[in-house]
Amino acid sequence: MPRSSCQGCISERTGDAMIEFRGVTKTYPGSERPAVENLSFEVPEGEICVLVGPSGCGKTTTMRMINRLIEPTEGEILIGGEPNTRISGTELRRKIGYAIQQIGLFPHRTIAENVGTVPSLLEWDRERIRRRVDELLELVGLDPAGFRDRYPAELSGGQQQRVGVARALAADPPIMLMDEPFGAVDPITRERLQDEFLKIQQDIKKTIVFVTHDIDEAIKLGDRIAILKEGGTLAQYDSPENILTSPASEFVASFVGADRVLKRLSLTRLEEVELDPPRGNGGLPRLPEQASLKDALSEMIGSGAERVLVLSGDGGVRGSLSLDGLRRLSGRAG
Ligand SMILES: Nc1ncnc2c1ncn2[C@@H]1O[C@H](COP(=O)(O)OP(=O)(O)OP(=O)(O)O)[C@@H](O)[C@H]1O
Repeated sequence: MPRSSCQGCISERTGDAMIEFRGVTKTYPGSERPAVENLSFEVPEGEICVLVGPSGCGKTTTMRMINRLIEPTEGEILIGGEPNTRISGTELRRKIGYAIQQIGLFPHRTIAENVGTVPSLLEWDRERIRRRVDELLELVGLDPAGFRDRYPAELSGGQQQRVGVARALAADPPIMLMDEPFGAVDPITRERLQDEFLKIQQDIKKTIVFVTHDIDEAIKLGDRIAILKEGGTLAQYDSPENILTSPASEFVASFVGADRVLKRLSLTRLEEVELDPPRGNGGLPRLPEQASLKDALSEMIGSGAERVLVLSGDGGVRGSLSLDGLRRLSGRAG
């Protein structure tokens, strides 16, 4: 494909792998050991790939090579089937949304100006930018009328994170890179931001590479998880289910943690399992079918009941699940 037409190829492509690492190694100048070594993996279009691993294992380096903030020493990265070196780093970064933990909002610009940064660089007209900014603020749960003219310092940490995500989405890039975007907020806000993020992703279906230290966050958000180990090599690249049920090595098993049966339970919803017929009396705890097996276990432990009733969307009782049934399911999961 000629160089000039590659700009469009990023957004027009509807193939399988949106991002592909081919034998990528990065050795920083003056370092003896590579920060990232011989990485090869593919991120399919529309999926969330989470990079996770201990501190210093090369997560940020890996992510920043995608938008050429860092250049590999060896190997190549394809985007939409084309090497990412086909267009300039600046051009590439305009097409790839980037949200980081430090948020990086411009302190002396309003929220609207911050969110509109890339559209105004792309010289969209003012009305189009205004509409887009309002749409994005709504998308991330901030009332445009209340927030567009405020300054970053007037927002809470969680609100600033949302603005960071809105800004990364502004030019509707097909790819988003997110480096611990929810890292700097308290656990409750973090969980809410994760839930909102998953809901937004259902609509926008971006190809997302997401960096985190937190394996629970990786399991919750990832369609696929790349577990890196020290020296920047790939320990496992797989679905959360497979990482929990079949860790490829001792390193992965210990990184995922001894409580991986519980984590597996949190991935399975009651509506996905075979239930017993409704049993017992009306005093049993009731859970909606969207609740997870882990929720059911917590409910049993909290109430002392060995069975819960599962409600369907219309509030009727769909069936029941016993502690023994749950044990059998978790045995299968473990
Ligand atoms: N600009 C740089 N020059 C030299 N070495 C670097 C540079 N940036 C990172 N490194 C080294 O490369 C390795 C990987 O760093 P990187 O930031 O990619 O890891 P990380 O997994 O994102 O870490 P953390 O989870 O602590 O943020 C580390 O050993 C780090 O010290």
